[in-house]
Amino acid sequence: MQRSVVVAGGGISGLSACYHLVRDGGVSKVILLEGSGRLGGWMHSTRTDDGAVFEHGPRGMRPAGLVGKNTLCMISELGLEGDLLPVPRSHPAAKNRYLYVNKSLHKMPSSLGGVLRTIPPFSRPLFLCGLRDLTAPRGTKEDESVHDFFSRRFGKELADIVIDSLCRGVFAGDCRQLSLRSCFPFLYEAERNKRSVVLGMVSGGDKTPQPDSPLIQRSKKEKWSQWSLRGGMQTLSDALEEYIRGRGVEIHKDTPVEALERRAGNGWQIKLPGGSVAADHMISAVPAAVMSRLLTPIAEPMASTLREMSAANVAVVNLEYDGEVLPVSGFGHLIPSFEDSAMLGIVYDSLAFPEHNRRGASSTRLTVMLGGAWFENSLGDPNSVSKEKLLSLASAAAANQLGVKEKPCRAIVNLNQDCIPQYTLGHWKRIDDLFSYIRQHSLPLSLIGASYEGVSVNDCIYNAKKSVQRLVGH
Ligand SMILES: Cc1cc2nc3c(=O)[nH]c(=O)nc-3n(C[C@H](O)[C@H](O)[C@H](O)COP(=O)(O)OP(=O)(O)OC[C@H]3O[C@@H](n4cnc5c(N)ncnc54)[C@H](O)[C@@H]3O)c2cc1C
Ligand SMILES: C=Cc1c2[nH]c(c1C)Cc1[nH]c(c(CCC(=O)O)c1C)Cc1[nH]c(c(C)c1CCC(=O)O)Cc1[nH]c(c(C)c1C=C)C2
Repeated sequence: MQRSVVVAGGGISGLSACYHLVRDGGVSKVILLEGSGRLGGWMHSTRTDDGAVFEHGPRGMRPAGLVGKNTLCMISELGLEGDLLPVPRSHPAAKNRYLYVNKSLHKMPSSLGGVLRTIPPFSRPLFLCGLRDLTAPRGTKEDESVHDFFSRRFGKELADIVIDSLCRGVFAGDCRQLSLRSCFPFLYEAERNKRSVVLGMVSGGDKTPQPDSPLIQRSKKEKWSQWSLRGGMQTLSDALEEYIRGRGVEIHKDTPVEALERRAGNGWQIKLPGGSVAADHMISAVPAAVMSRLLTPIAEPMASTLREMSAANVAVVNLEYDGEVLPVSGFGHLIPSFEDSAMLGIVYDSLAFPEHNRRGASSTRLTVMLGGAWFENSLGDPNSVSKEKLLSLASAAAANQLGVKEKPCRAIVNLNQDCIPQYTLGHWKRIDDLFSYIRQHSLPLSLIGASYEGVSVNDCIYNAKKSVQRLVGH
């Protein structure tokens, strides 16, 4: 049995690790060390006095697949079912996603008819891209960029427009730099095992045993495409905080881990501002860049691998307007990098989650996201760009791209520095090297968090659970 475990970092990954440590048993003491004054990390919702909710980080969760179902089990266990806000697949916010190309909005096809015809901004029917995939030879490289993979299998136009935008809308990243093998492992496997992505999809996805529960059954029956929570996604991190506090986890906020030392025998002496704490095992849920500093010089090969792992800055501008001002109905739109590299996309929050609108008079909430992998080149040094400039760019994007010319009645600007890890080419090898080093040197250390094996909240929760299970020997 592990006696004491320190979890460093109180984002959704660290909170989920604490949750499993106390729920599944096997340890005698759990200490959570969080560098900032609040738990939740990028999971951050502002709740205003008039009842509106603004998300500065994640805003929607997918219920499907192993990781999605796993989160739904956690929701039930935390007693949050009554707070769920599901969006069914038939809802416009699930069906309609747009691309802003050549200065106008184009709805992405969501039916067979849409892929059989030539629809702008494409120069030919999209089903032809699927035919190309069926006949293209299997790739032979250990890894390749997401753009190269899609150009090879589906054609350059699809890669330049759709895949470029998709990678901006999930990783805030450049598909020419991102690794196919790490960002879309199921596509990498589909090509390897079935020779074609289309055949891989048709022959069925994940064969791993899936969890089941009444809530999972409900999500299937009601055909949910995504969900959020009353009070925003932060309701989940708030509930986890309450749960772990109630079960004896020692929570220290404003307590950044400053340095690590190996203890004689085994375990760690963890240096904190004004003191230190001892632990038999440490679960690191801090970003890779932070961990690289902590492992210098005690595990230099790991530190140097971690230094190669980068993350993108994203400016998140929440805008609220009086009345219903949107010309279209849907989830939002993405902007490919060739159209405007600084502007990633706009989420139409009030359409997916009207429950998060203010009480009383009608309103529209939008979130404009800027920067990502293009931040420095298009917006400059993140430490000196002004909030006024970001607000003015975001308002101009809403005006020019959506025709929303009114002045927003409320705006919140956040510059999320290094918020989305970039799984660039060779990421899989870096992960392999890190985990091998830990094994070979029997380090009492687990690495979890968005930096490694999936950036979605569902991935973070699932990987934290797996890591705890490995630690306590379940
Ligand atoms: C704008 C944006 C939109 C997103 N949208 C979605 C979405 O719609 N759906 C989805 O599934 N995912 C989304 N994501 C991704 C997802 O929110 C994140 O990947 C996830 O929240 C990361 O959680 P984490 O706990 O691994 O890391 P973090 O949230 O980064 O937590 C790490 C914690 O470590 C703390 N820390 C740092 N240094 C130290 C130290 N030295 N000592 C102690 N603590 C330290 C930090 O303060 C932080 O609290 C989005 C992310 C962003 C930024
Ligand atoms: C414009 C920038 C961004 C938008 N959302 C994110 C960024 C960087 C971050 C993000 N969005 C999603 C995830 C989780 C991925 C997962 O595996 O679940 C993250 C980290 C969800 C998501 N958003 C879009 C897609 C295609 C996905 C994948 C899951 C799904 O299909 O639902 C598209 C999208 N994101 C943004 C907009 C404006 C947009 C499309 C219209 C904002």
